[in-house]
Amino acid sequence: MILGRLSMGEMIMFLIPSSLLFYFFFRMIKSSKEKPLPPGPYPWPIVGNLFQMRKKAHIRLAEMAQVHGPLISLRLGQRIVIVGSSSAAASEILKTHDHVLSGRHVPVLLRDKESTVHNMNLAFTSETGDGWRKIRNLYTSQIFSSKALESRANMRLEKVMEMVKYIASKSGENISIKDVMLVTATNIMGNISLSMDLVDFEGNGIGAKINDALRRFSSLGAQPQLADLYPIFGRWDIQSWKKKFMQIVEQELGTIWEDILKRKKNGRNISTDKKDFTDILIDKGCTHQQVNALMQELFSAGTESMGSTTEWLVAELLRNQEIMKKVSDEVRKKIDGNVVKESDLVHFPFLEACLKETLRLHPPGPLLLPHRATQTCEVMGYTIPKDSLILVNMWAIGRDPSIWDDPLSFKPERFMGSKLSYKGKDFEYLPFGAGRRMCPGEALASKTILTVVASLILNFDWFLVDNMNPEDINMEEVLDVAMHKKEPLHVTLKLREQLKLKSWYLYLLLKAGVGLFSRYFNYLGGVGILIKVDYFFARSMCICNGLDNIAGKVIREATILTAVVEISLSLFNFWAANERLRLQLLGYFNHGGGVLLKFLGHSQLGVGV
Ligand code: HEM
Repeated sequence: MILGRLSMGEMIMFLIPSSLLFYFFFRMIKSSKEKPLPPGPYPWPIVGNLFQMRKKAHIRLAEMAQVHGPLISLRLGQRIVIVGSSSAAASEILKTHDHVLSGRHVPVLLRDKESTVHNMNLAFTSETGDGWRKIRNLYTSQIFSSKALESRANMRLEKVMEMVKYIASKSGENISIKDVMLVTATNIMGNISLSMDLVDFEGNGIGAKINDALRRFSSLGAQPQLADLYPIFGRWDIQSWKKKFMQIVEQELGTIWEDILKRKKNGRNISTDKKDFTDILIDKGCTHQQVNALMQELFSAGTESMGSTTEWLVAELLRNQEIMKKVSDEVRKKIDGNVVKESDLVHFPFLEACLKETLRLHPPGPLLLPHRATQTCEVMGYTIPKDSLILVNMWAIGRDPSIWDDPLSFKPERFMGSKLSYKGKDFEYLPFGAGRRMCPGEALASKTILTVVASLILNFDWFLVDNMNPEDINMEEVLDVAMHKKEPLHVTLKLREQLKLKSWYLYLLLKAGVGLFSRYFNYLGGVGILIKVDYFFARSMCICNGLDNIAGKVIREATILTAVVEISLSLFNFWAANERLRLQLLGYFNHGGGVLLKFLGHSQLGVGV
């Protein structure tokens, strides 16, 4: 009634304040129900907590967690960042709420209208939807499943033995462990995806260019971008980094992949050769752009992580001589010869414990890769707003004194007999992450690193350069895209004397045996055995000098053949005790090398020791 008597102006004057009142009233009720953001340091206007951060973000965030608790929130510019720093927080993020927190924060550098990386590979696909699942399944079936890994075990062994051969040729000289490992990892990835080696140990080959471009690509990607902190600047490339970045992605790397693919296409018969990963991608109708994006991902995710983990592991073993001795005993007692196969790794539980301990102290991804909340959700009683950036501080969890006894010491024994694995099931130990976004390369990486380190232990004695004291190894770390050693580790690997001597002793022993045998029975059988011994000797020398396995194999086959010839000759000799027949037989059996053998047969030279 009263409203009916009011004029239009009076009605507006009444409605505006009352609707505002209602609005604030309902907001108050709603916000009293809504949980707060996780606690954290006070954010300053505009900049938020930017000035409280430093270069080693994992260390600074661990310090903040000490003050504010295991789940904290920060504001970096306009962006909300949530950090979990305990195993309980990791389990909430990567297991309980994995379905909404497994989005990816895609840095502006990678976002482009014409997608070249973003949403074309696994790591930088923003949501774990169908497109992401398809790529993940393709990766698993073609590269990372047990069957796919098994089918390429020989190729990996060949690459590891090429590394052993190269280091043997540099026996006694200084080498950088990481550089050597990067070559091996690059060629392993090259053979998986393109059926070819891409670089040699002297740094020649297209792989060197790829690694250089990836290094620049990663170091640009690791710089804080204004537009990531203030989305309002997203339209402009104020720092001109995006232009530089796209130049590396499209012009440098893009051209390299295109060239390799063209060369590969011209150089092989796809219908008969075994298909590699790029063949499968092309068969599946992937565009060249997508092939490029996946190649970039495989090489950048696979090479640096394996290189730096191997370097940390070697550095820890050199610093801890007692542990080194235990690992050496484990490996050297078990393996006869110079080759470690992946199937031998089950016999090296202590070496595996050393790798686990290395990844606990020096995880290449100390904060995993940044996740993104695809919806607002509630974690541990706090609100996580949509599009917040989510980090899990693996580095802090790996050093948490409530989980690990004496957490800063390198003690691989803690993993012996423990069920802790890096398979993403134990939230106190997650060097490869967990849940949907867990690293798919875990098995490939662990097998390769363990085979490499076991082979280096088996074939070489390790020394620090310039008689450096092991305690003086600089273990300082740097975090850009991955965490790596600040100072490269240079070591001197000397071919093991024992291996050299062992083959000499065996050679002499066998020759002595042959001498005796031939005196008592007949000289011709002795000649045959002598050849066998010489083959054995040649093979041992191959081993000692790190010559590839194939050379060893050929020599082994030849040895077996000679043994057959030699036994036949001996049998004939018992029967044909006359000199003329013997010489005739010599002619039959040793057609090619007949002259030499006749000479040996007549003169009886070389039969005794
Ligand atoms: C020691 C070696 C390695 C370590 C410690 C490692 C660790 C990690 C970590 C922590 C993540 C992020 C997980 C997350 O965001 O929750 C990741 C993701 C990934 N890694 Fe690895 N990685 C290693 C080797 C490899 C290798 C050899 C490959 C491939 C050849 C690979 C391919 C990937 C890919 C494609 C992703 C993205 C997965 C996704 O977003 O769905 N990694 N890795």
